[in-house]
Amino acid sequence: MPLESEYADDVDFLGEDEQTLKHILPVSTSVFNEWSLKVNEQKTEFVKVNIAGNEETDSNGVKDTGNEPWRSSKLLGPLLCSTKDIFQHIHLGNITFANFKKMWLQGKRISLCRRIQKISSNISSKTCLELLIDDKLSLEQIQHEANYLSSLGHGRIARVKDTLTPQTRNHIVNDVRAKLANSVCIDYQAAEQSHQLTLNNFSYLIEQAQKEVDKLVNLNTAAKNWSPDTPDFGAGDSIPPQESTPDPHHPDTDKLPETVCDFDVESFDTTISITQVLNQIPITEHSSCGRKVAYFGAKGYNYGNVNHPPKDYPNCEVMNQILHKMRDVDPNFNKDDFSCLVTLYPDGRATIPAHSDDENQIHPDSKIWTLSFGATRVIEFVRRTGVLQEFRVPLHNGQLFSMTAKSQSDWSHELLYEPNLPDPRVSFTFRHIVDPPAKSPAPPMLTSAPKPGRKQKILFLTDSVLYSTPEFLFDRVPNHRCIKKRNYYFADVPKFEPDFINSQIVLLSLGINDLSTCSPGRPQKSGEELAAWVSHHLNSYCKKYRNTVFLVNSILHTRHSWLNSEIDTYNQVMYLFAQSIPNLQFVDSHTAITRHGIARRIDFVLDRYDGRGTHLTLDAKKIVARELVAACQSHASSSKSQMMKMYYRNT
Ligand SMILES: O=C(O)CCC(=O)C(=O)O
Ligand SMILES: [Fe+2]
Repeated sequence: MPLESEYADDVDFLGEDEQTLKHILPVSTSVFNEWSLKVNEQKTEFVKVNIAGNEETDSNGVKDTGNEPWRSSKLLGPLLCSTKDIFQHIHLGNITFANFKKMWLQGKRISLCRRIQKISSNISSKTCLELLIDDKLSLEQIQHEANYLSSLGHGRIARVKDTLTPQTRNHIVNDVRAKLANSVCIDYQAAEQSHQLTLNNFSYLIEQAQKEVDKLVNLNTAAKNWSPDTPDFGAGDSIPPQESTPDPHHPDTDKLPETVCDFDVESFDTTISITQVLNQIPITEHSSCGRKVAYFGAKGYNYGNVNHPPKDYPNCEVMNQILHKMRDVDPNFNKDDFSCLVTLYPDGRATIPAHSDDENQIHPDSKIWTLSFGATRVIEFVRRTGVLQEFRVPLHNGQLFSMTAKSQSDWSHELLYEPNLPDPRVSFTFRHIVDPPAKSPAPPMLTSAPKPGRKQKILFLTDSVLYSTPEFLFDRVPNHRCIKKRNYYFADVPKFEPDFINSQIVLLSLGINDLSTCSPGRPQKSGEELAAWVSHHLNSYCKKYRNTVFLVNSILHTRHSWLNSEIDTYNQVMYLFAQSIPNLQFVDSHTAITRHGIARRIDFVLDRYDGRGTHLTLDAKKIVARELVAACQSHASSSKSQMMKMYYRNT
């Protein structure tokens, strides 16, 4: 039997009384024995899994709910039975099966000796990880271990290690041979036979496992979609109904709340064509994301770094007709108060990213009117606070819609990217502009401690994959604000250390560059090397900044299978490593994408081919962002930081 199967089994037995379970242990040991599976009885744990009632408290009077003893069990982990846990296990199971398939089912041309070496290197890296967690290895030793591991077989990595002298190399190779000879008793014939036996049984096992996974996925979907009217559940069952989320792929204008916009107030009933618009209105100013703009109005308008000075409306037929119509629609409309931003989107690649028009120069009661000409484009609204809601609305030629003032404080809007749309669109956006309130003199500098109500900081370090994630999404985390900073390599994370001390959450979303690129001074790392390096640093950061929670995002797949296998190794090791540190969490956005059903494989949601990198589609980015926000939300609760404090007090 291949070594990885010997080590790949964890079995849970569930029962209502401990005695029965205690009987099962020796029976299962002997049954498993017949299948050549060894049960380690010493490592077997009996855990009572329960959800404490609201009134239950421990001996110190602290409420048990949420702190039940099983939640801190090392083997079961705090996530037992949660959807997240199930999917994390499915994910790890899939990785193991994929490795097994590659190595043992399809890897006929890989010699048996090489397969055993590969497994041995995995075991060795696990040992290395255990030493690391206990802080027994210095960085140099880890580096040595990583070099040693890579010399086992990764030709690609070995190439990078030019710095090794032939003597050192020979020494390592001999060392490896000696270790292999000592630790693995290679009886090739017996190995070959048991391998064959396993192959025969394994297809069946995979099939069964897949069925189980499918069942879980269906169950999970059913639970998510459950509503009180669903007849399948018996009376008395009390799964809480979920707030329904609209299908983002289908514009759902019926449900768009009136507080957001009066959609299609008027079909503009005009004969104006986009060609006339383009001929008569000079839209010449370059703006961001491929847009061009022109601004008209009696008062200037500033947003972000953009500054539009006052400018007379053009006296042309198109503009006059539009102004006339606007007066018909809104009796309060006049061109002295209302300004007009004309925006040209030359094709579907030009967009306007998620934003709200909430500058203090816009009258607090002003509606924002938008009139569209040319290609139909889709505008998406996302609720900024509370439960996530999104609506997509198509904006057709000649349509006028208005957004209420309230829509700007509660929602963001964005014109979606449509790379295959060749046609232009022009929008006329009217806002009631007022003089901005006079600035009050600066308050005296605060020298004392920050006010108690002050928001806590989420430091979000990201490479380009998620850099466009709007910071305001993190407004959902109560009393926190997000500061996003760009960083391409894990090796550069120490530069941001001064920020850790005053951040309650540090969110790290990087790593692909460390695995995929090799530039001067930045040797390309294998998944194992990167995981060893990152875990070593995070281990010390987590101990040094005990009040800070570190969240590490998984690295997403690319289109390159060799890189994906390094990514899998990194993700696997980091997932396991994070289990052992209370203020470290591995956020598995990789699984979130597949779980969400928009793609069964991550490379289906890569936006465009770009070397070795990952460029996600907008939908996939949103799912990942949501996962990160949810992880921050769960850590913002005080019970978690309480647990962290207790953990460090006891260690
Ligand atoms: O072009 C559009 O329809 C939207 C423009 C917009 O949101 C803006 O100018 O703030
Ligand atoms: Fe806008």
